[in-house]
Amino acid sequence: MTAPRLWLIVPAAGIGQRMGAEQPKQYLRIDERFILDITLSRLMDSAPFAGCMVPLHPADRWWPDTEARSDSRIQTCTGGSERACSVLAALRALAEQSDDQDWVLVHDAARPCVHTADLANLIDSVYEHPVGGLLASPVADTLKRAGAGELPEVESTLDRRGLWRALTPQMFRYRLLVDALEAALDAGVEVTDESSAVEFSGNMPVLVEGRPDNIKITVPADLALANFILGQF
Ligand SMILES: Nc1ccn([C@@H]2O[C@H](COP(=O)(O)OP(=O)(O)OP(=O)(O)O)[C@@H](O)[C@H]2O)c(=O)n1
Ligand SMILES: C[C@](O)(CO)[C@H](O)COP(=O)(O)O
Repeated sequence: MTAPRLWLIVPAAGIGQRMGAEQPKQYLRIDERFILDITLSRLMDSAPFAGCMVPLHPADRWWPDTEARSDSRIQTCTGGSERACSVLAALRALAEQSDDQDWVLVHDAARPCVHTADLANLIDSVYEHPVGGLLASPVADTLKRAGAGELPEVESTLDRRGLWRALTPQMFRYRLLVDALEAALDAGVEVTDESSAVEFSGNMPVLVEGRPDNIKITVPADLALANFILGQF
């Protein structure tokens, strides 16, 4: 029996509404490189991936100008209206190339600061696990729940013990992830990460502690922070 292969999916079909830039945030530049290229190059050089699938927005016009387009290990497909739909589209695009027991790592294009050591630790920690897992960071701030009023006023303070922030990559076996995403989306469940779909299917993914500077570039202030973090590598 052949060893399970590793596949990478980097969802890049978002429009970056919260960033409010003229182009989708994965196509903003840091040190003159597309954020998408930074993310892909960091990951593809960090583990023996069998290949990578990048779901793109149907109206994406920047991909032809990326470095990644000339990497034969990287394929593209059309993403969907939500992140989970884009990930499922990428999984389906890999159907003929992958086996049910292959591992799939899903990593946001908008997270270029991921450390290769964290990626290696996730793979090592999860590889023999029956479900899979994700990089995550224990919550370090006190968390408040806002009330329903016009002003965001404090309704309650959450007990942060046992609370983690989900990061990416998130790593699951091909068939388990496809079935979990299809079931969750069919049930109308809000799926904001792969783990929530796997949890909906009744499984408990492993939390693997990752660096909190593996930030997701979401709003304008994140750009300067990502620039600084990448400068530390
Ligand atoms: N329909 C979508 C939505 C998001 N993503 C990708 O999922 C990652 C994380 O999503 P998010 O940070 O929410 O990106 P956007 O959806 O672009 O941001 P916004 O919600 O501000 O529009 C990003 O790399 C984004 O490109 C995707 O592939 N397909
Ligand atoms: C997948 C994720 O990055 C884990 O924290 C997050 O759920 C993505 O959320 P977004 O609203 O699609 O950015």
